[in-house]
Amino acid sequence: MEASAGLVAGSHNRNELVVIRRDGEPGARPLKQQNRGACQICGDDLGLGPGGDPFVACNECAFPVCRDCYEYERREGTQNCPQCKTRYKRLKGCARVPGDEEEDGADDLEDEFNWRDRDDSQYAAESMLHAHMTYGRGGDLDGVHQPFQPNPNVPLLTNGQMVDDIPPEQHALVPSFVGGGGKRIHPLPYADSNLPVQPRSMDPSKDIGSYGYGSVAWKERMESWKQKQERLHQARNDGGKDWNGDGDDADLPLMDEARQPLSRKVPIPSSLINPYRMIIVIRLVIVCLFFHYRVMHPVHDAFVLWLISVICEIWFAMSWILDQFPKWFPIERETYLDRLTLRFDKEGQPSQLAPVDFFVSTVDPAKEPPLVTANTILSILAVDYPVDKLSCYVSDDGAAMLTFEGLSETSEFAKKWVPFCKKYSIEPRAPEWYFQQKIDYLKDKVVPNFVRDRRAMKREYEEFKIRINALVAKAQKVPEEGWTMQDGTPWPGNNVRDHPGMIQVFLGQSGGLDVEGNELPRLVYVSREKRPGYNHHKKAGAMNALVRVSAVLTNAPYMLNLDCDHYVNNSKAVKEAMCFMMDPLVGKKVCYVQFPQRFDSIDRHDRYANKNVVFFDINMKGLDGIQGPIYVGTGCVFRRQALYGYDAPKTKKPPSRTCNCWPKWCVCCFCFGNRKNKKKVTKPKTEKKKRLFFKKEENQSPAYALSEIDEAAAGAETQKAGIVNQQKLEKKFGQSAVFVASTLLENGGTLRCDSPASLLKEAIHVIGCGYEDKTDWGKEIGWIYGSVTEDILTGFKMHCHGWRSIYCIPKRPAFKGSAPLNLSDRLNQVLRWALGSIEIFFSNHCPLWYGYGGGLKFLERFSYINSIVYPWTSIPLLAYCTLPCSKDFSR
Ligand SMILES: O=c1ccn([C@@H]2O[C@H](COP(=O)(O)OP(=O)(O)O[C@H]3O[C@H](CO)[C@@H](O)[C@H](O)[C@H]3O)[C@@H](O)[C@H]2O)c(=O)[nH]1
Ligand SMILES: [Mn+2]
Ligand SMILES: [Zn+2]
Ligand SMILES: [Zn+2]
Repeated sequence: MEASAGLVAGSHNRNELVVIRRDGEPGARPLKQQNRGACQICGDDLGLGPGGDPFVACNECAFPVCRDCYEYERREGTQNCPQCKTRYKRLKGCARVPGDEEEDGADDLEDEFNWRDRDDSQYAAESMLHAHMTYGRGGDLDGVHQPFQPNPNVPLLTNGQMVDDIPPEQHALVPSFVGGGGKRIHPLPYADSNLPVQPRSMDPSKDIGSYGYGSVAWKERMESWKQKQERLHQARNDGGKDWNGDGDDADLPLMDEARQPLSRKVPIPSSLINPYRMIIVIRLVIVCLFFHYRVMHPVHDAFVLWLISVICEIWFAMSWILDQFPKWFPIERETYLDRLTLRFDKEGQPSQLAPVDFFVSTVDPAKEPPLVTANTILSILAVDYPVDKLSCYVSDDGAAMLTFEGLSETSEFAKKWVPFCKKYSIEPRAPEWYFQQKIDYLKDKVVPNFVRDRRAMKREYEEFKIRINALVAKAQKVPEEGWTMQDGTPWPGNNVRDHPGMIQVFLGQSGGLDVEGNELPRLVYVSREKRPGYNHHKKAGAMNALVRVSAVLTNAPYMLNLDCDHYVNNSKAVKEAMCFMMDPLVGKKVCYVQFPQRFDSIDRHDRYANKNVVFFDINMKGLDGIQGPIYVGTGCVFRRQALYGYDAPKTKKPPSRTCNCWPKWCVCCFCFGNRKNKKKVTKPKTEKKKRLFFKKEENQSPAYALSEIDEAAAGAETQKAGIVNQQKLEKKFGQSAVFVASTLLENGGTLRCDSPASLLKEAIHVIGCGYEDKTDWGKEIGWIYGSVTEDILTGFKMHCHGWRSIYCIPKRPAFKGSAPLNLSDRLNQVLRWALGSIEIFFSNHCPLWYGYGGGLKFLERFSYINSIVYPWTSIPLLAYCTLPCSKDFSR
């Protein structure tokens, strides 16, 4: 059989594989010498088969694959021939894989060991790795034959050294060194710049060109853009026309591609949406007719029952209306990443993209497996964005040493993982999910060495998993005296409810480079202080702590918030968001860009309705046509200034019809004619009302506030005004001069006069329990407290301040998460959400009553009301369903 099989030579074009039979079929092209015997997957030599003939993996098409690749494919890959997709059969002398039939002869075993060029011990180690490929919590180490050896170069946390001037009760696990001598954890990475304020985007000293430009697609786009420019130039010269912009319309867009909008609204065709609108109207009419009938025909024999049923029906009708009307103007959006690149991220120039701080929240490593969190963090560190503009803050509300050590391991593994991701532009960049994909070698094998590197990386990842699983296994049993770090000091977080704040910076500028010598994003571990008697406000409290720490350390103007079980599935997600945030026209009023929540491993029928298709693909698009989607707690990019409780900047509208009438939109007044005269008329009363409600004067963003000071108080007065202003701000933001100063930098950046040690001290200060006392945190600023569904409240507050949000649905889902996959978890979640809504209903932030006269649009309010009152529907529903049939009573 083998002897008759053909040989295949791959031409240089990988789509053009020429099959040549050994029997010299006419028309067969002669083999190119250099290709003879080259494996089409890894490029290695094919080697010889058992009979001394070249090795043949596929008996059907004889696609040239070397023995290593073939075995790997059978063991861990698709198990099919990459070309003809026939399932590989077990060949003489090759290792067995599970699923092999037993029909082969007994001589196979013997062959196998003659054949292996790897030795047995290597094979044993390999199978040990495979024993640990399970995803999730560890503890499955029983099967390991070899005792687990921690990597000597990857020491576990061990030794939080204190910063000199921080009192021992405020542990800052700052620069630590490992007992083994390897430098591991590094002090805060700050450049020694003397400039007082230096937005990071302006720092030219960094080699920013090293990342993100390697991709073939990008180069091609750049190339085609250059060509277009050249053609344009040519056309201009040839035509000799005056190019003032109103010349040739067809070529005009090419000229300033970079100045075009970064995104576009794609209206849903009216032919598609109008039928739905029609149905809404028809139903509305029917509902009205129905109520007319119901009210006109009371059942006197059972009046109470009739009344109850009518009340229930009215409730259902109301909630239907609340649900339908915000769907009236759905829109979709399109982004132009290439224009973003042309405008802000040109090759050979320092990138102008804005810095972004990532926030990840974790609580309990027992419920949120450290491997899942590690995957999330790896996907963040590998995001396609200039590294010096990224930082990742991880909040650990459980103060778990396991989380800390997991993070330490993750930062070490990231040094290998991140360069691999960027080199080959793989997706997704969460290794667990990446390696679950089977690759198609004919399609994906773009770069030489890719296959080999991928395989090596897979092995590295499996070793990383073993290390994480070992940590998890070790953490199962808490020692009596609590956890101890390697230097013998007790872990500060041993008492979860009473421990000091902890911060540790990994990676970053001075935190060690990746294996290719490039910088990595900063990774910061934060566990805020916990004391009995202080309400920690769950996730909202954790996020606010991160807002402050990040303001002190990096102060990026944008932040991206993810739950620990939501990884970045599309490495360009941040850039997608920047297409809105950094747009000079659209961006200024955008408080956040929300991405839809998507989930992995949901069964085909979506048994527990995790996907929420109607919500994420219909309601949210509808809201985007009004004032923007609701914030759903994860997968959202925020503008920092919007979280500080400021009003949205006012757009200067062209002077419109103003009159003294009230309300302002009064149509019957006759001020059309003398519009010009009325222009200078004082502001209408509504304006005054708004001011009363929102205290507008105090709510302007710092840029306005500062300019006001400048104008009001020149010279010596400035200082006084400054002090007063500072006091006001400290009352609002809390007693941290560094933090307050950071809020005034609208475009981010930090005041670099402070040393890293003093900055860390400040960072520890702002995550203290008492910091938020008597401030606006959680009331007006940051994530809003008062509900377990803090996300609804937080978004609602921003919309009330007149901001708009954006719904962004990239083709490749931006983030993916894990949803509760069993009934009890899911019911628990739904119950928690319902209770959260009830909490908001009874709070002073209830959308039924709150925020009139502010910036909240009418239909947007409808939607918020709907999301708050829906749990009440259960009561009329229960009543309606248990009402006896009217037939029995009307007699
Ligand atoms: O004290 C706490 C409690 C929770 N979390 C974090 O909050 C996130 C969400 O908690 P989870 O228990 O997973 O709630 P879910 O119902 O799955 O989350 C959805 O609903 C929440 C409330 O509406 C939103 O905050 C989430 O973003 C959204 O994914 C997780 O990352 C947790 O680590 C904390 O940081 N501290
Ligand atoms: Mn969750
Ligand atoms: Zn090969
Ligand atoms: Zn084949």
